[in-house]
Amino acid sequence: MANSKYEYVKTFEQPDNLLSRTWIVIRIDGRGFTKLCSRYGFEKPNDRRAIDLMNSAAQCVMKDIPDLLLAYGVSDEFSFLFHKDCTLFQRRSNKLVSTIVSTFTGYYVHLWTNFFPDKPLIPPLPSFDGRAVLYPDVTSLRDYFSWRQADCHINNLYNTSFWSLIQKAGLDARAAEKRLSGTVSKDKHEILYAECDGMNYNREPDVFKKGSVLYRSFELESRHALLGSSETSAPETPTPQSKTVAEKDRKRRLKATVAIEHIDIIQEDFWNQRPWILSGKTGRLPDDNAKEKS
Ligand SMILES: Nc1nc2c(ncn2[C@@H]2O[C@H](COP(=O)(O)OP(=O)(O)OP(=O)(O)O)[C@@H](O)[C@H]2O)c(=O)[nH]1
Ligand SMILES: [Mg+2]
Repeated sequence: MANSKYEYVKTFEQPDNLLSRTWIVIRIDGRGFTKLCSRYGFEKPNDRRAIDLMNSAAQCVMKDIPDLLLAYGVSDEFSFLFHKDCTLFQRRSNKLVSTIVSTFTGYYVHLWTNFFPDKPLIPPLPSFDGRAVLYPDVTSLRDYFSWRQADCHINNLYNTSFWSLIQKAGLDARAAEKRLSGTVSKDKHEILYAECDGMNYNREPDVFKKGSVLYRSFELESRHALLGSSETSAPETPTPQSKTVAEKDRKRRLKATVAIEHIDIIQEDFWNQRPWILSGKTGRLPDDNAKEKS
């Protein structure tokens, strides 16, 4: 078909492919959630229903987009990870970010009534912004997730202390803020114990203290030692895959259970015990390979 005289406007579109061989993190964040949380009366400082809703929406995103390796969420934000060799949408930034944001928002709204059956959603509806950030190596990528989890810990300790001073010690917001001003972590632990009915911060639920990490478990936790790798980095050269192998990999990813855990991702253990996350492998075992050949 002949081009129309208007076709030239396409040349105004700029390429936005993300740099190859770099890890892609897409972080989304709730827009105006301070207001939304008070409009729907979320419990302070943490509302378990709100957290479970965020986690369920993220789990659906992971299930819909098999290329995703991991997601980490806290408060009104979620970070989604793509492998450095991922070629989804030719790594076009706008397409990746808008797909994650809209898929997440769609599920968040869709699942709302499961978690807040007595609070129907009315406009303005929840919305999320998103950005893509690239990390050149596993060290900076791990530092990114450590940064988010350290932030979760710092904010949660502050918020727990602040709201406990109000709810348990009877201070008003100004007095609570003043009481906490200039305090370090150890002081907050002491304030909680001495001034807030003997609260022990360490006994607070991990979901509040550590946030939530989602990854494909491939039903392999008990067998992962068979993969024979404790490396946290991917091999330098990507292994070329035949179409059928790639398709099987995709199916395996789609079928895999997406686990939700509230554990430390700053230390080595999390990554060492789940080498398939950063290797991008689906955890195929030697006997599976044999089956494929026969
Ligand atoms: N009460 C309550 N508030 C929460 C909970 N989770 C997140 N929030 C609130 O959500 C807000 C998230 O922070 P921000 O993303 O910086 O604030 P925001 O209002 O969303 O602003 P923008 O992201 O800039 O649009 C904070 O005010 C949190 O207190 C929760 O479980 N309970
Ligand atoms: Mg926000």
